[in-house]
Amino acid sequence: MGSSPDPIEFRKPIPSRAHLELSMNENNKASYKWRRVLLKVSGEALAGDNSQNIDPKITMAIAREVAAVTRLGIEVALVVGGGNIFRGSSWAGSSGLDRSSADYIGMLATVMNAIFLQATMESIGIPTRVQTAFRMSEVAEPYIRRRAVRHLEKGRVVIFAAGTGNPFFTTDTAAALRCAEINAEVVLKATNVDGVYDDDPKRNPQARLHDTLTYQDVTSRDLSVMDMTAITLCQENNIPVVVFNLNKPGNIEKAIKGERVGTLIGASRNSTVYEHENI
Ligand SMILES: Nc1ncnc2c1ncn2[C@@H]1O[C@H](COP(=O)(O)OP(=O)(O)O)[C@@H](O)[C@H]1O
Ligand SMILES: O=c1ccn([C@@H]2O[C@H](COP(=O)(O)OP(=O)(O)O)[C@@H](O)[C@H]2O)c(=O)[nH]1
Repeated sequence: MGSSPDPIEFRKPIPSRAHLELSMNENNKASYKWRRVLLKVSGEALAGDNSQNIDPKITMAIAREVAAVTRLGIEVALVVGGGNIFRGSSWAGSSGLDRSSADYIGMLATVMNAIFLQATMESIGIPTRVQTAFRMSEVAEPYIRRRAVRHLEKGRVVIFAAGTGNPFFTTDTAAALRCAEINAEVVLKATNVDGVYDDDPKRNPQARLHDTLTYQDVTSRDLSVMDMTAITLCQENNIPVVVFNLNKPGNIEKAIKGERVGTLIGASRNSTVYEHENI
């Protein structure tokens, strides 16, 4: 896997949520926009400069920012993609590989990313559980909704892997689905661009970044934010989506705290979704 990654700096374990709550009295209770978030990390975002499938500097940067917000009592669940390793749609049809088989390989790719992220998070003291959409109980828990919620309530990070467990879907759809199932309040889609533009910023330097969009804008103008199934699931369940650039230091923390970053889809910046206080 290329040059060995920088030695991972070990830091003292994160204080448990219980210790944290003991140390926060009523009047200094922090108030953040979200109580429980679903952070979607795409596979290609994990590849960083693409010199190898996964860039340990990226996974460590994600782990550190997630650690900072779990300390505040915000519950963080992740869905991780697999496009840095294998994307079913690009392989289907080649050398006799049918789409379903290609998709299962893609889902297994997401499990590899999840185990890497779990190891990185636990190396800096963040208690983390991986739950897979189909059983691989030697390496992860099966997805059990109530167990996932209990892990979050205990201050653990939960990483959902293997997408929805079904071919012909994407991890963006898995992110919308898991967000609805665990009653998280928002899907935070971490990508390699600053948000949603009115044109492809790589092709058109004049492309303009949208601050907010409605679901209708995304579906009617076919803006490539997430696949139609995913954005429709968010729309039907009134789940806001924030699309932001995870490569900018501090953006993950900002997004999870509900601060202004990237493009917000489906709720105005000052809607009740953005105003209600953390518990
Ligand atoms: N149904 C399951 N299948 C496979 N592994 C599991 C299952 N439930 C828990 N585990 C694993 O067993 C270990 C202990 O579970 P844990 O979540 O710490 O239990 P508790 O919530 O009681 O502390 C963890 O590594 C967890 O991932
Ligand atoms: O519910 C799912 C989620 C993912 N995949 C497969 O897993 C691959 C990797 O997921 P995705 O492309 O969503 O990852 P990302 O684009 O976020 O890196 C996809 O291309 C699909 O082939 C799937 O079949 N069903």
